[in-house]
Parts: sequence; structure tokens; C-alpha cells
Amino acid sequence: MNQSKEQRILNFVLQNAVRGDPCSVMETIDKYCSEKEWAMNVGDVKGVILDKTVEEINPKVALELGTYCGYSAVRIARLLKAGSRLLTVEFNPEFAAIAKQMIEFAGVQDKVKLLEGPSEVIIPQLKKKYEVDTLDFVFLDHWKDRYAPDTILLQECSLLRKGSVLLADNIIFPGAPEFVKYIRNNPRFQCRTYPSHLEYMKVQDAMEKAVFLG
Ligand SMILES: O=C(NCCNC(=O)c1cc(-c2ccc(F)cc2)cc(O)c1O)c1cc(O)ncn1
Ligand SMILES: [Mg+2]
Repeated sequence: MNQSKEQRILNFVLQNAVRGDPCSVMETIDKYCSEKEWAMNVGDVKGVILDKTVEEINPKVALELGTYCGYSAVRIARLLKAGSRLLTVEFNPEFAAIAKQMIEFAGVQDKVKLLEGPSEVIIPQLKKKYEVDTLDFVFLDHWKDRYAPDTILLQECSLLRKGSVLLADNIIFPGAPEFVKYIRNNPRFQCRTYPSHLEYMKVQDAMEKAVFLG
């Protein structure tokens, strides 16, 4: 049975990155995916926008939707202060298994909880099962047609508070038109667009930051 691309990415990290060094893991994934096989990590260019947003908020409780290989989970977790945590949701069991190993190799496993399942099932469990009060930061990077319904679901489950920040990847490519329409016309959100480029490509993309006004 030949290996998946995600397994090849993980193996390249295990063989070339420095165990316990998140930056080394990120750099190694970026090297592999820009030189050998493209993959849908947020990447090094949009990753700087993600870093700046996380550093500005300094979240105690962060949620990521769409773990994939764990690149952005490592990227976010390395910036979290002691006692802060990232909950990351992945639907695809193969991706989740890769991400678990990636997060552990990077040494950020104590800050990250990987939740396997569809976001629409996990989100309603966050308060009772995962002891979440409200979320300080949410990174949306999963199926693009889930961004809007999951943003509505987060509100319905009272998981957002005044000042909670959402950051959504791929607003231009592949695009999330329903989300953009929903969030930019919604008086309960203050939005800002960050033009950028698709990971590892000279293709236009953007990230949307939306602050919940309560
Ligand atoms: O989250 C799940 N998939 C990844 C979502 N992310 C993307 O689809 C994604 C795609 C692209 C992309 C860009 C150019 C291109 F030509 C093709 C794809 C880039 C990105 O930056 C993404 O983030 C998922 C899986 C599953 O099986 N079930 C439920 N959810
Ligand atoms: Mg993405």
C-alpha cells in the first residue's frame, strides 16, 4: 500500500526536523511543500498573519477548525503562554493520525488537544465535554462551506464573547463566498481583510479577521 502525501510530509519532518523545536517543524514542512509536493498548510506567508493575530490576542483558549497535518496547530501552540490551550478539530482520521504525531514531534502536545470528528458535532460539545467557557480565538481552515454555518453554531452555543476573534483562511482561493457575505454584512462582527497569497504559490488569496462585538 503506497504512502499518502501526508505520510510523506510527516516522514520528511521526522527525518529532517529537530524534535521539540516547533520552528524547525514548520520550516521543514514549508521546505517539503514548496520544493517537493504542494499541500494545504496555511504556509509561511499567511502564517505570519496568523502569528501576528495570535500574538495580539494572546488567547487563553483557542479553537482551530481543520487540523490537516498539524502545521497551523504547531504554529499557534508555539506562541501560547503557559496555561493556555489550543483545541483543534479534524474530521479526517488519516489526517488526525498524522497531525497527532506532528504535534508530539514538535513538543507542543501539552498545549494542544486534537479532537477527531465533524466540526458540527464537536462544537456543541466544547462547553460540557471539553470544559470551555468562551473562545478567545478561532482559526477557520476546514471545509470552506462550513465556515458560515460553524460561525453561526459557535454563537448559538454561546462560545463567543465580546472581543472573540475569528481568523479565516482561503477567503479568495478556494474561496468562502457564503462566509464573506454572512460576516461582512453582520453588525455583530467587525471585519478586516488581509490580502496575501495561497500557500507555496503565486496565486492571490486572503484571510478575513472578524471580531465579535457581543
Ligand atoms: O478540513 C478538511 N479539508 C481541508 C480543508 N481545507 C481546504 O480544503 C483547503 C484547500 C486549499 C486548496 C487550494 C488550492 C487548490 F487547488 C486546492 C485546494 C487550500 C487551503 O488552504 C485549504 O485550507 C476536511 C476534509 C474532510 O475529509 N472532511 C472535512 N473537512
Ligand atoms: Mg487553508
